[in-house]
Amino acid sequence: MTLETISTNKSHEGVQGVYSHASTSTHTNMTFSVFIPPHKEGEKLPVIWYLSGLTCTHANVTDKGEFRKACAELGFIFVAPDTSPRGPDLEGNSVPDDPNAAYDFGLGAGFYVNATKAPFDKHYKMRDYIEKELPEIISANFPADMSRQSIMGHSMGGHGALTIALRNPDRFKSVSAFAPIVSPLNCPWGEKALSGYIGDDKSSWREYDTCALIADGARTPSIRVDQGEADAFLTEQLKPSMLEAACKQAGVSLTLNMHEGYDHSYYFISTFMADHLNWHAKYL
Ligand SMILES: N[C@@H](CCC(=O)N[C@@H](CS)C(=O)NCC(=O)O)C(=O)O
Repeated sequence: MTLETISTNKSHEGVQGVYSHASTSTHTNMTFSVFIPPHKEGEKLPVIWYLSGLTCTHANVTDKGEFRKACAELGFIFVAPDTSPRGPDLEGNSVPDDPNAAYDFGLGAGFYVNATKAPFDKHYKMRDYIEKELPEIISANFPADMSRQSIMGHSMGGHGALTIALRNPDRFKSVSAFAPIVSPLNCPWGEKALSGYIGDDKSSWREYDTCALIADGARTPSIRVDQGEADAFLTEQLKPSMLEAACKQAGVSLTLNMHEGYDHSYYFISTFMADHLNWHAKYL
C-alpha cells in the first residue's frame, strides 16, 4: 500500500500532515489527516482517533478543532479520517453537485457501518476502514504505540467512536464524544442511515447503537460526553438522557457534562477539545 502525502505543515513544533491511499475496504481513494507531535527519535506515541460528523471530511476538525497545542504538550498522535468513501463514479452516492442531495446519507454520512444493502455494500465499509485498515496504515507509517489508543468523535462521529469502542474494548483505553448520536434506533438520522445501509431488520442495527450495545452487555473502560444545551439537534436526534439511562442501568461509568449556551458547531468542540485530550491522558 502506497501512502501519498498531500501536504505537511510544521505546527506547535510537530507536523500536521494530510495523506491519501487506495483503500481495500472502500475500493476508493481515502484521505485522512495525522498530527505528529514533537518527540524524540525512535519514541512511540499514543494515538487519539477522532471521528467526524455529518457533511465532514478530515478537514473540518483539522482546520477548526484546535487540538494541536494540547496534542503537542501531551505527546499524542491525532488521526482524523474521512466520514465516507468518495468519488464521482461511486455507486450509491448522493450526487455531489445536486443542491437537493441529502446531507445525512451517502457522501459525508457513512455512519461508520459496513453496509450490507445494495448498492451501498460495494463501497460503504467505514467500519472495516476504521477498525481494521487504517490502524494498520497508522502503525506501519507513523511512530504510533498501538497499545495506547483512545477514540473520540462528534455527532455521527461520536456514535462511531462509542460503538467502535464498545465493540473493541481491548483496543481503546477511553472514549469520549461531543454531542454524539447515542441511539440510531431512536432518531431520524439513525433510522434513515441504518435502513438505507443495513436494511429494515432492526435487530441487525443493534451492533451500531450505543445504548443497545450497552444493554446487550458490551463494555468499555470509561466514557466522557460533552453536550451543548443550545444544540439544535439535542432533542430530536442526540438524546443524551438515553445514554445516561443505559449506563445507569448497566453500571457503566459515564461522565456527562451539559454546557449552557453551546451549540453543535466547532465553536463548541474547540472550546472543550483540550479538556477531552487531558481526560484521555489519564488513561493513556
Ligand atoms: N446544518 C448542517 C447539519 C450538519 C452538521 O451540523 N454537521 C456537523 C456534524 S453533525 C458538522 O460538523 N458540520 C461541519 C462543520 O461544522 O464544519 C448542514 O446542513 O451541513
